[in-house]
Amino acid sequence: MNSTCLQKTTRILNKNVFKCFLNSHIRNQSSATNQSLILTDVNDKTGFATVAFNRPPMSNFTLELLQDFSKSLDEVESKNYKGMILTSTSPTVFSAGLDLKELLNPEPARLKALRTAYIDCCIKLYSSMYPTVAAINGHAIGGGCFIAMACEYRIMLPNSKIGLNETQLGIAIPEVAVHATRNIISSRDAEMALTLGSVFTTDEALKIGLIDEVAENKEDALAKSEKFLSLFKKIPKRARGITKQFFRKKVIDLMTNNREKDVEAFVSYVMNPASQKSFQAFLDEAKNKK
Ligand SMILES: CC/C=C\C/C=C\C/C=C\C/C=C/C(=O)SCCNC(=O)CCNC(=O)[C@H](O)C(C)(C)COP(=O)(O)OP(=O)(O)OC[C@H]1O[C@@H](n2cnc3c(N)ncnc32)[C@H](O)[C@@H]1OP(=O)(O)O
Repeated sequence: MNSTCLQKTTRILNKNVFKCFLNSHIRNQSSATNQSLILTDVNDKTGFATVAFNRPPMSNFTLELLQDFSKSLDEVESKNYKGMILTSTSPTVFSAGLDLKELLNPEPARLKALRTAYIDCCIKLYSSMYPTVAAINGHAIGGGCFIAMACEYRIMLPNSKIGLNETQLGIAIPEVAVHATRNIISSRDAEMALTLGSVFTTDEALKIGLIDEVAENKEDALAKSEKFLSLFKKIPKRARGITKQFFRKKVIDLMTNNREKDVEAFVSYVMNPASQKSFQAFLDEAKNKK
């Protein structure tokens, strides 16, 4: 086989592997985790990129995943793709947020790097010039919920849970998250949700406007996502992007200008003995459930 033919075959194989993951036919999870932590597939016809967290079963964020995600977001912007659908390859989870094992007895330098990488991703996503939609193919908790909130539109599967549960874990929500939440749901609902650390069912999230649509299954979520992105097909990219950024300016500025303060505050909440106890309690409880 000559090298061009080999490259083409490899591309087709990679594409098929990706489709297989997207359809959630993951039979061998250990082989799935050997793949890249982020999978990107581009539809040549529409120009839309589908970016998927590939860390089953919980799609929870490690430093390495966030660093790879940050690079993928750069790629979507620099390659001028027409829009991005964000999802995961896990069968029932969009993302369970930060990996609690990263937060338990952490090495401070790595914890700082984790938070910095997370903020980078949020800034890139929140301010992207291309349109974004989250195809929330299952639970979206904590940092996973906020990443979905940074997209412009949210489509979620039934019987799933979504919410910013940080206060339950002893982590104060940063001011920026208050404004970002108020950009989506009412101020009243936002205050209740963030102070309680509420986690909503799909139906409850739809009712308060935290998500925009419910899809029957993942395929339907991806189809609905394409439909949303297609709305902008004829709108000039620059005009659209700048207008979007005006609506999001306060949040973008807070994220950008408060980066160091935010990292310090986050490290101090995470290192707090009460928070450490709550991370351990969650992990123990999940183990004891079995
Ligand atoms: C400037 C900054 C900008 C914005 C900031 C704005 C907002 C704040 C944003 C970031 C801060 C982020 C903080 C976090 O993300 S903290 C983590 C939040 N996540 C959680 O509290 C855990 C969430 N998980 C769950 O609720 C459930 O697991 C879930 C509903 C996803 C699934 O439930 P299910 O019953 O199906 O599974 P479980 O039995 O609960 O779990 C199975 C298995 O998975 C492990 N697990 C689950 N989640 C995590 C996690 N996040 N990290 C590590 N491990 C996790 C669980 O322990 C079980 O493991 P095992 O017992 O070994 O099988």
